[in-house]
Amino acid sequence: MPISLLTRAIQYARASGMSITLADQTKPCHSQVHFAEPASTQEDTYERPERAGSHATSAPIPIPTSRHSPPEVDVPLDDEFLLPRDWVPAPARVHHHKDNVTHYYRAGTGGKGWEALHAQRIEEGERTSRPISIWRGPFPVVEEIDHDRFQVRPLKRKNVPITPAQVLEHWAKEDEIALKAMRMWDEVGRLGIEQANEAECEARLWASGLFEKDAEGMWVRRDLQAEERLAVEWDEYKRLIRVETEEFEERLKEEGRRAIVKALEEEDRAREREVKESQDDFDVMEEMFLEKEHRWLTKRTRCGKGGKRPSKQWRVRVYPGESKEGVLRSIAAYNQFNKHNVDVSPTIPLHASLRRKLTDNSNITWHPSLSRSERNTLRKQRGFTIWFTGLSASGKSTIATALEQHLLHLGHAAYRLDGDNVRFGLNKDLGFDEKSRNENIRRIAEVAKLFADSSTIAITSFISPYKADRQQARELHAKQQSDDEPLAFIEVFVDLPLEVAEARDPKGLYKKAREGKIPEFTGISAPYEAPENPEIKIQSDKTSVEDAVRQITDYLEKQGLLKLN
Ligand SMILES: Nc1ncnc2c1ncn2[C@@H]1O[C@H](COP(=O)(O)OS(=O)(=O)O)[C@@H](OP(=O)(O)O)[C@H]1O
Ligand SMILES: Nc1ncnc2c1ncn2[C@@H]1O[C@H](COP(=O)(O)OP(=O)(O)O)[C@@H](O)[C@H]1O
Repeated sequence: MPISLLTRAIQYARASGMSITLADQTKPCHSQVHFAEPASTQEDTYERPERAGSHATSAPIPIPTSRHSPPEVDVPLDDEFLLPRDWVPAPARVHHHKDNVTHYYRAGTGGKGWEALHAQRIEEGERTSRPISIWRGPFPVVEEIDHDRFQVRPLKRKNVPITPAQVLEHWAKEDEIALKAMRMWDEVGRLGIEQANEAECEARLWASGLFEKDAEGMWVRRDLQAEERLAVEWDEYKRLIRVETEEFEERLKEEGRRAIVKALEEEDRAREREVKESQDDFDVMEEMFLEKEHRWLTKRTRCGKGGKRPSKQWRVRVYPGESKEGVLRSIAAYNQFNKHNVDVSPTIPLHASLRRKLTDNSNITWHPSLSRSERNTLRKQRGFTIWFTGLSASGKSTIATALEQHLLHLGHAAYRLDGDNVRFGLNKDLGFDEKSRNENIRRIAEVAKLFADSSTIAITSFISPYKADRQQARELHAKQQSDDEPLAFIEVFVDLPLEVAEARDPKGLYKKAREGKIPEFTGISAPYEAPENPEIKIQSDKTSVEDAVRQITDYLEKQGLLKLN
């Protein structure tokens, strides 16, 4: 610290009646100055814990009432002075490079997580390396904050003289940034954890200023008694629905069916026109149910065609205390920002049973369920599964892709399941340990069976290294329900010596596995149990892709699988 400043600080402190302890450390930049209020003005004090490596005094230190508390001495505004650490905790500043917004969010919301991590980082830093600088005032390091990215980098200490006016100005500015950063952290953190649309909805509720979170983290309208208001409103909605239904039945008696159908159709057409004009115009609140901590309010518009089903439904999260208007307003804002996020799946309409009674003149007849052979006949093809197995790089995907194309060209519905559409989607939660692979294959077998059951040729190309898993898949296909014929399951073993697969190594995975970079790699550090009696065996080092496809289609034809009986 420049001596001139130190002198000024000491002069200033003495003039203000403070006692001063100066702790010299090995490096000049570690000098620390601790200010203590005169005993008479001290109200709230605590024993400062000794920091490792610090020669600092353990004399009581005044606790500021808030982080903004100005020094309780009369300082002329243009006077230079140095800020004791306790007045400037500057929590936004210790942002460890490992921390990210999700960590902050997990540790608590509303800036709490961020404060907690901050405290932890200071504690860790002081324990493991050196005392955190007491001269970490905000002012000298303002350039260290990346305002746009809300990133606060570790501080570089720089001792500069500052005036109280500058400090106050800076605090105000910093507060704004910190608040913005906190909001961003919360929002982005939540985005990473919950569904984006929920985060957006919450963010908007929050930004509207009309809502706040209660002690349990629920959104409540500021001016409403949450549960009470909701219950009253809900009773009112229910009453309205009841009245409407009664009125409807009354009309039914009086006017007769045909007249009402006509009226309803007219009403629907009008509604449709209306809805087209304003997507946010809701008709009746239909149902509400409790789901964990929040409620889903389902609304629908009577915008279906011809008095049949309504075509749209809106489902929104409703928090206790929101009035109908509040909900509608949020939805309007929500729609405006994020139209595609609105759930538009159809549900049972309000007068579903009545409407059905009135409109059941269609010629659709329901059958409890189609049998497999009926489905095959209607789709003009038999469904079954072709199950490829083999080492990585043995050629499963290459041959399966060619086979799928060939079958499609021949006019058969075929669909390939492979890592691209399964391991990145349905099974993205699974790894490569034995249990995960078992589960991977179990799920794939179930999906393949569904495809086959829909009269499609399901083609799977997975290593499927365990015999038991493949056997389970086979049995699943053989399982019969009612009179359905079992689904054919054709196991295709793409056989290739490990050395050849390793030499091919199209993705460089074998090399990595040998270097120990990929654990439990099939053939290297995890087993591959070759099938003993596969329906088809292809030696892919001796068979071209075309011949492999031919070999498989010949088999299918011979078995009569490509045509119906
Ligand atoms: N440890 C380990 N062992 C084997 N394979 C690994 C591993 N880690 C990643 N990969 C890549 O994942 C592909 C194999 O996934 P599968 O779903 O077919 O595996 S399994 O059937 O569950 O065993 C496999 O793709 P293919 O080469 O197409 O078979 C590899 O690219
Ligand atoms: N006869 C063959 N059959 C299949 N693939 C072959 C053949 N000859 C060479 N290859 C090559 O071997 C590699 C096999 O990779 P891939 O089909 O992804 O295998 P897998 O899906 O079993 O991991 C590809 O690069 C492919 O071009």
